[in-house]
Amino acid sequence: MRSSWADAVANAEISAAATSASPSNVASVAAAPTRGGRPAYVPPHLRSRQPSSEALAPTVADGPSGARQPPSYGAAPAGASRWGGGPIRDVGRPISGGGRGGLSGWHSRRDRELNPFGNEDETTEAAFSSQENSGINFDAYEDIPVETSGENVPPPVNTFAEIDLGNALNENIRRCKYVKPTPVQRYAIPISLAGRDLMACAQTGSGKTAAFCFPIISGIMSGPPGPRQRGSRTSYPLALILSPTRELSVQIHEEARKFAYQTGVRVVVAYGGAPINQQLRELERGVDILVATPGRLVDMLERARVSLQHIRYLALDEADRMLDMGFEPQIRRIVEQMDMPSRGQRQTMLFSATFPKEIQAS
Ligand SMILES: Nc1ncnc2c1ncn2[C@@H]1O[C@H](COP(=O)(O)OP(=O)(O)OP(=O)(O)O)[C@@H](O)[C@H]1O
Repeated sequence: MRSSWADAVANAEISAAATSASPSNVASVAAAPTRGGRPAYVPPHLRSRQPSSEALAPTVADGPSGARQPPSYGAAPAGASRWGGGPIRDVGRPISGGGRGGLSGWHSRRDRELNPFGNEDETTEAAFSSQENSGINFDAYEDIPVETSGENVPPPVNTFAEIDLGNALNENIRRCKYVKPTPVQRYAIPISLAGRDLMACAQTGSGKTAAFCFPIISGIMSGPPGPRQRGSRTSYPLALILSPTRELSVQIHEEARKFAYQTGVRVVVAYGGAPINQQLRELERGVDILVATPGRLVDMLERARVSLQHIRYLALDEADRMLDMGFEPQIRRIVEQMDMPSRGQRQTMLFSATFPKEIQAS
């Protein structure tokens, strides 16, 4: 029997968890607003901008009653909270390795690292202090409904301080001026840090990038070093983040570089529609986290310029969009037919703004 699309990414783990989740496992706080209809798509390059028209005004009517409305903040489907309390499905099992004890296993890189926060001439602190986060009022989102399902789901956290992400990452969170985790981060980060597979549904702009980047960066820092690439033209990333478009990949790369700043974790991006050579050169300089669009990655895999055999973390952002855009064959190829470690050997995180049947039913 042909396996479902999401089986390709989570290798039947999701299926098992979804069907074994008894009602008592479901911590249902409120209805999932994204389930019924598909929210309007917001082009990635517009996502972190202030909305410029009424049509793009945020709709947080489903937010906490009496809560302050957030400052303008991107688009949301009518009647649905941008913070989309969609289900977060903890679908996994612990994976081997990836212990969370200190950073001793991680080698520091000597390459000079550009300050991803901005002006290189400013001191780091000055550059950071001129950074603005998205201006989101997180107090308004305290009670955003979130559902979880799965067995022994790790409890959510209320603050970043409750999570052991390591000093360097904590420092970058401070530099990003993230005061507290968004709802999807509160639930998803502890689940991923526990080594569990995860399927999460949350609206665009809800902070999903950090929700998958923090556990990945933290896990890479606390895990054993990756293989040395010296002399080889093949790159061996430890984490792969797949996203549907060039714009979203660039956006994830920019965010991930901030989160990984001065951690020694190197993030590289590869996308189609641009010359491949520059991207290959970046890969040759070393890569821990590869952010890629599916088509360009397949190209690189076929040229043997990237190997997935050391992948420990696989994250799929906007899984529903990738499905819509017809990337299923490429994703199947990447996950099933190349040298990607099988389930149990890697951790899978699937993020989606909507929860289409193809993904739910898997
Ligand atoms: N905990 C937080 N505190 C403050 N700002 C945050 C926090 N988490 C994320 N942000 C900011 O919120 C904005 C939206 O986050 P992000 O782009 O990660 O959303 P997303 O859900 O990943 O969207 P997409 O669907 O594009 O992947 C970004 O500007 C990000 O820096």
